[in-house]
Amino acid sequence: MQKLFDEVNSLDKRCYEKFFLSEDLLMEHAASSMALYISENYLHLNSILIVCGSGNNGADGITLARLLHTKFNVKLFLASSPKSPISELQLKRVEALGLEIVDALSPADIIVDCLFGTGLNKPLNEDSINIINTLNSYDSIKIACDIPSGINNIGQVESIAFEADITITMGALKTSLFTDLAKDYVGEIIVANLGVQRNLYEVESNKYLLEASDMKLPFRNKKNAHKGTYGHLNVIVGSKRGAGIIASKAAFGFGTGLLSVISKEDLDLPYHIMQTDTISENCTAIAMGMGLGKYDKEEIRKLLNTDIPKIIDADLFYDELICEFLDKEIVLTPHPKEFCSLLKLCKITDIDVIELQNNRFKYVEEFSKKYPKIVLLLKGANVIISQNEKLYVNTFGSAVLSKGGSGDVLSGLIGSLLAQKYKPLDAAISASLAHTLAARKYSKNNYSMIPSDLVEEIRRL
Ligand SMILES: NC(=O)C1=CN([C@@H]2O[C@H](COP(=O)(O)OP(=O)(O)OC[C@H]3O[C@@H](n4cnc5c(N)ncnc54)[C@H](O)[C@@H]3O)[C@@H](O)[C@H]2O)[C@@H](O)CC1
Ligand SMILES: Nc1ncnc2c1ncn2[C@@H]1O[C@H](COP(=O)(O)OP(=O)(O)O)[C@@H](O)[C@H]1O
Ligand SMILES: [K+]
Repeated sequence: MQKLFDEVNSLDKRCYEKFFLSEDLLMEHAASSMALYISENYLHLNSILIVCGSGNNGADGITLARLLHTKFNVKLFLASSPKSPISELQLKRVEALGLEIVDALSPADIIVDCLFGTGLNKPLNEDSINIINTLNSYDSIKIACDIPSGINNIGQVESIAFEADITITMGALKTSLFTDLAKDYVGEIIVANLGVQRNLYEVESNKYLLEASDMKLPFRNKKNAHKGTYGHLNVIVGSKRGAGIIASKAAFGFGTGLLSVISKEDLDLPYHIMQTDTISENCTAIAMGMGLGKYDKEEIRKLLNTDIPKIIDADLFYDELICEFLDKEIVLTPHPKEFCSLLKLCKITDIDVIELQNNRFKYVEEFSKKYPKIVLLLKGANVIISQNEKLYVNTFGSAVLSKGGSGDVLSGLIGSLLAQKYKPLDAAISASLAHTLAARKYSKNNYSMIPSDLVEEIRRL
């Protein structure tokens, strides 16, 4: 996993003090890293349009123009004149070299967006919106310097943002690049070296970006084993029974040794899935909430009261009953609407989904602070998993998962790993990665996947 930072100004300052590097040197390294990436990947192309704002993001762009002008036909566009001393100095340097500064935007093979970086602190004005709209309309390779202009430092997009194919971000990964709202704009994210190794530039962080290598699949490493070695998951199937059945099929394919569904109705299940009406004696995990519909509150309370590891989803986020159990180490997997209900029930705040999506990290952090034992998995384009003020982001998901039943598959996967004795946080992380990485492997197209296809892909991981 890689560290995420809410802000990097303090890391830049630390570089000046600890490593005796100046702003000028850091900027030279920032621009050199971009120049190197562009030269290594696009030397076969000819023209580059670099669009610069008045701050240091713009200064990075002016520096880049100087570094690339011998290799490419560089068109430097200044959306506004430099305001900081370092950007004035960078402009003086390119003027001394006689570089052309163009006074209108025109298409180029590559566009580099250096309008605004981490300093964006107010809504874009009409001129900036027009520039970004024009750039977005060009059929070019689009590279954002540090962060696509229009995304603010908490990852919100108020009006519009530059639609990057690649974001070259300076020094370290910023949390703002990983909100759901930013996902359509950031493209591939690359970290530029600022002249000090990344591990020296970075400090401690309690936020992490998950990588594929963080997924721990439930491989069997014992030879002398039997079905009981790998746990017994109980899935509570409610009146909307499809949800529990989808979860059960996913869970069985993800390694639980035994699986029983608990249901009042007689279900037509595959023969390897057992059905019972009470919790199994050797049950090692419970998955509940998916498609629960109408239920007997006392029965559910009794189940919630057991010490068996649990994953809770869906309908239970609308019942205040859940608040009685938030001091336990259980996994909760709400989607945004369910999380809003949960936040209200546990008296943290009364907000709508738009407010939540605008501030996903903030509300996850508030919830985790109040309930440090809970493993919270907030679904979305980028999944956030949090426990005890540590937070992990999974960005591997895609709209291929935007289908009824995808979340039920995830509940089954988490239940399966809990049954196999994974710690709740590890179960949530590995199951979420398996869910999203398997969805990426579905190769037909990005709209037709159904839950059973996803389960097939998970079984092939
Ligand atoms: N400080 C350092 O050591 C380094 C800084 N670097 C670059 O510096 C950037 C940050 O530079 P700045 O702090 O100068 O900020 P920006 O370059 O992001 O620019 C913000 C400037 O525009 C103004 N502004 C903000 N929102 C606006 C809006 N909506 N409309 C019009 N004007 C607006 C601000 O008042 C500020 O002057 C980073 O993103 C990165 O690209 C890199 O060169 C690496 C080293
Ligand atoms: N655009 C998307 N990008 C990434 N993941 C997505 C996207 N849309 C949905 N998902 C994932 O699909 C799942 C949907 O779950 P949920 O909303 O509970 O659906 P259901 O209850 O029908 O199963 C979640 O894991 C969510 O993160
Ligand atoms: K930018």
